[in-house]
Amino acid sequence: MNIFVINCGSSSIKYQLFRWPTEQPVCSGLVERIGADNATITHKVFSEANDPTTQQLALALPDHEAGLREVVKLLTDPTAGVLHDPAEITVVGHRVVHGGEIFAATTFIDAEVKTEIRRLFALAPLHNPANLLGIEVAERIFPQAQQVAVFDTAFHQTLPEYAFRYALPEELYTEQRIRVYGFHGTSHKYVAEQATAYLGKPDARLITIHLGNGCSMAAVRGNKSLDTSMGFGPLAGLVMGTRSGDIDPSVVLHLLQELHYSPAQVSNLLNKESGMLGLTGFSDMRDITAALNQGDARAQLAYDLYAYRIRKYIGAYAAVLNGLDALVFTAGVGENDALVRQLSCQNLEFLGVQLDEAKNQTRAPGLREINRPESRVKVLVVPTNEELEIAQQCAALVEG
Ligand SMILES: Nc1ncnc2c1ncn2[C@@H]1O[C@H](COP(=O)(O)OP(=O)(O)O)[C@@H](O)[C@H]1O
Ligand SMILES: CC(=O)OP(=O)(O)O
Ligand SMILES: [Mg+2]
Repeated sequence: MNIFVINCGSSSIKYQLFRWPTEQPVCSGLVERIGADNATITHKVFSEANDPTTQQLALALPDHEAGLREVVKLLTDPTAGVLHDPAEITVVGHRVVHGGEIFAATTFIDAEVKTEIRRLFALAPLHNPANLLGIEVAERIFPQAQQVAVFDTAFHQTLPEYAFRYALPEELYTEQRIRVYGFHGTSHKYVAEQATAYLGKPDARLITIHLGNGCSMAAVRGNKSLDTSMGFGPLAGLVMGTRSGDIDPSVVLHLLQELHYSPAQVSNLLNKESGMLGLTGFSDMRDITAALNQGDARAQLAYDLYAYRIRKYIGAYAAVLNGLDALVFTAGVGENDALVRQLSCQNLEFLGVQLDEAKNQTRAPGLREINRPESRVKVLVVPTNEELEIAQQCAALVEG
């Protein structure tokens, strides 16, 4: 069986093809700047014997359908391709960010499921519209395949009610479903399971820290999510690339009532112009590191603010978990940025967290431990693999 996993963003498509049941990754790639005339496709083919080969294409891609059709050409190329026919793809697994309260598990996609995903657009405006678009394009390109949705929210459906409810009038929950949902669940689940297995402690108390463009943390015990920093939508909690994270709601009221922002302008401000971009002018952590290295004071403040927010949540979640076995850093920033990890672990000795500065600076593939030997709490870097986790969930569903 071939499982093709798609993570469709507003202007990008990440994809990976797996052979099943070996779980062998066959190829992966990234389509960027869809809609612009300088789009790129970076396509990587894996082989058991050799290093992966990478191909880069620069072309104009008017829309997601054009992008995915180019990817299919690469997959089925007579010489460098990995398939003879797109019909060899039997399952397409889609990352869908918001599943609301309806989807607590991986689901076959039908018209009703698509209607629900559309109903949730307003709650995840950066994500769900692109996710649905990816589904509709994939249905046209792979009409014979089973389309499956894996929801970011699903892993957090184990939150206790006192953690997922807001202190608002009850009918806003019972009638409008306003509550904490939580996101990046596929990643939190994957790295928590890796860390729990590594620790050899089935009931391990973990704080998983996913730092990508979007950032979130989860308090996890025995591979169950007990709390998480994102909320109703993927805007709450940590400071992110372009999103503010936690903010007093009275700021929103002030923007609307006193500064006469429209709701759309507030949404744009908090989702696309805030976070690290708002603080420094850059959303990509590598650009902020470069600015920091040139002595930029704004970059220094942004790093301090970003890490301070993480430390506050570590304190909160250690209390939620009544103790702590490991901190788990993951995703683009969490896996690569030693300074973020160092600042995030500062002044946590009272919790038993002792980072090893030298180990923190080293780079190595796979799960690694970066705490001092005497540290009561392990500090782990665990590379996430949302695509593999999605493929595993698709296989489990298809195989019943
Ligand atoms: N070597 C690195 N050092 C610091 N940050 C990095 C490095 N590589 C990637 N990143 C950061 O990771 C972030 C993207 O993470 P990723 O998990 O790919 O996010 P997403 O899946 O949300 O697109 C970017 O802010 C990028 O700067
Ligand atoms: C939910 C979310 O924030 O996802 P991403 O990090 O991919 O933007
Ligand atoms: Mg991501």
